[in-house]
Amino acid sequence: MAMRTTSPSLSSAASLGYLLQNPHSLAWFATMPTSGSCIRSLSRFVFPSSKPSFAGGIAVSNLAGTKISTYGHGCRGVSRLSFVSPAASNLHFSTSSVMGFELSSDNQCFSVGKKVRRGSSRVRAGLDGDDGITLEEEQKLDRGKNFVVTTPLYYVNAAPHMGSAYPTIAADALARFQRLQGRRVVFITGTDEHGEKIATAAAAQGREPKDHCDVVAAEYQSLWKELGIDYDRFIRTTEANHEKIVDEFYRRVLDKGDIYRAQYEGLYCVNCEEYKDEKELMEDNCCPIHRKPCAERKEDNYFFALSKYQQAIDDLLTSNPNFVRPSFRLNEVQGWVNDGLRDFSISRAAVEWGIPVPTDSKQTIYVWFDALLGYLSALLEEGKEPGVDNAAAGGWPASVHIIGKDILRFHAVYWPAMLMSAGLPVPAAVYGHGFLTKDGLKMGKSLGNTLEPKDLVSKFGPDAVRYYFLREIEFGKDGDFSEERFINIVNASLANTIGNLLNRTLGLLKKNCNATIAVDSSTIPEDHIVRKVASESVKTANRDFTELNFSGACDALLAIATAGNLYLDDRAPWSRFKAGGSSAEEAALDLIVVLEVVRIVAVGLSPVVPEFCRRIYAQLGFTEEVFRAITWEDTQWGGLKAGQVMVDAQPIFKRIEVLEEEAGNPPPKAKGKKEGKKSKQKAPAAAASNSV
Ligand SMILES: Nc1ncnc2c1ncn2[C@@H]1O[C@H](COP(=O)(O)OP(=O)(O)OP(=O)(O)O)[C@@H](O)[C@H]1O
Repeated sequence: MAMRTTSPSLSSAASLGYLLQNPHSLAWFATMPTSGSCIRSLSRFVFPSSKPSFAGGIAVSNLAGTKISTYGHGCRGVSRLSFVSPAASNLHFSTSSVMGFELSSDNQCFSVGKKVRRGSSRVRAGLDGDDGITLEEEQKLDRGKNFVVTTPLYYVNAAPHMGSAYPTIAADALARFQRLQGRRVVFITGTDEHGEKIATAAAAQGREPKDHCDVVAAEYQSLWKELGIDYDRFIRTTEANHEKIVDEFYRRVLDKGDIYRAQYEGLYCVNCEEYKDEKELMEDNCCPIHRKPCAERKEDNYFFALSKYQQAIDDLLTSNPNFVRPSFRLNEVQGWVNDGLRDFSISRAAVEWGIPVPTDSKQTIYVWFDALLGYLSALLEEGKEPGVDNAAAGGWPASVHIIGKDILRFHAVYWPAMLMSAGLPVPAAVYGHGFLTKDGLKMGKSLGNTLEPKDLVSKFGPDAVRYYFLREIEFGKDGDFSEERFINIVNASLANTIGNLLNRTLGLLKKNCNATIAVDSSTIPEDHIVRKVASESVKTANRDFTELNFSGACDALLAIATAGNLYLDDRAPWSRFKAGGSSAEEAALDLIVVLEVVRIVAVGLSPVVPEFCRRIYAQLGFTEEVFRAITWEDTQWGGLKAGQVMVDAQPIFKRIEVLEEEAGNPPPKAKGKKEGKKSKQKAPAAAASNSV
């Protein structure tokens, strides 16, 4: 690797560009000061992605504008970079053809290096986004590529709750969005089934551990079905293939010299299945997450030499600031790393319910050294011999692990080190989302303060649940559930802003235009106010979905529907129809504008509320097949064609009516909470606008 100097002031928010073409290697970056102010600018080049080789690179100029350094050429497999500037004379690259640069906001330092996505053939360059390729162009280049997204593998100590559903809904929305982008998505979820906590839970139910796991895993699968979770793989860590992969992985790490035996003494939280540092505990050695005292334990265990990976993990976080997301969680992870990484025990002597240590049948493998590998085993294609490499060939590395912030350390520190030890690439990103809380505490199985997703789904339907949690709680931050807010949000967005807009427009179309579109919606001029809003908002939604900002994406799409409502009210087509002649023709065009708006919203929101959007498409006169074949391209204006006949307006979302205490059914409630107002769903009046 090239020489590396570090600069304390590099800003990840600063200009960014990278040129890349390398299917195999991992990312690294070199950062250096610009030697005072000698660097004035970095110029950059954009290369067509279709070329098997590329030429060009970076030009660095000094304050007088004189070019002082250039990077010259590259071709498949071989490339070379030499800086000749005084600032960078110690840098010499001779690696395969991926490199990039990043300039700090104060221009005091820059980084060069390579950023790699496995299998990537993208070529990208840019500074301040001015001549870099756009997100849309980048997505076009990525079409057909693998996108592997995972949820946590849920611990089957108890049935799923709303907290377990939350990241799964988010992962499903992301998977659906990436499918719309044309990526080959592998969406992995599943259950983590070994360990002391499971054995205890099974015993408490009077069941054998495996029987207990079967029951709870089935509950997860059934809930995912109810929530419309369209996963590709459901991995259970008690599957024989997984156990073989864990065994082989362990031996690889052992062969690397990264496993040794030693005594460990410390404070253990059974609910976290983790030894804790005293400084992170609350009074009476209570775990801050589970609020239960940790127990003193002393064990003779096998250890993973995490400390050997101190520098590598540090480099990973420095070179790839997007590895941990959202960005504010990176500091937390860097804090742990800066405190010094300590080896951790990866076996248990006293736990029978686990995968045996390959070299010592008296010990079982620690749940985390087992469960994390579930992401890999899930990729093993049917009929393939179970093994680490065969599993990895199914699409490793993951594009993003979606996990709760409680398990960030395992995913952002332990897991990459384990993978490096076993000679495998690290995932592209780890996204640590926030907690659903109840009275400020994390809702969880161990605390028993959970909210029942099945109750919510059976009462309000999957779309309302999916929409509320993705739209209302900023992904990455904590959020409390409020039933009142739930009802207000889904009514306002799904029933009113979108549902009612479609309903009243279809009513007008039926009454005045024989339920038929007169001309292609593409004939609406590009500078039409509503068309412009749609075009801009779709771009925002695209960016937000890509960044897992589901709330932002929902808002952007809702803004299109709001523009449609305002336009309809402003234009009052019902009056124009009455006037007849050219006014009536204009009114017919107005309806096309609004229906096109609803169609675009349906495509864009389909990752979040797929059933709701399917119903919209059906009402717009499209077949089920057409809806199933939509892509993100269909968010572009122009999908409605002349002659298309709409079906009769039906409510696409039943407004939730809030009733007084004595009426209706009890609402789903957080356990231990007194019931508040009662609510039930009621079909809305057919068309809400009295002007129709
Ligand atoms: N209250 C919550 N809010 C958001 N996500 C949650 C919540 N509870 C669990 N999760 C998700 O589930 C993952 C952990 O799954 P696990 O099966 O350990 O659930 P748990 O309910 O947290 O269990 P326990 O209470 O026993 O710790 C978390 O990392 C997170 O992604």
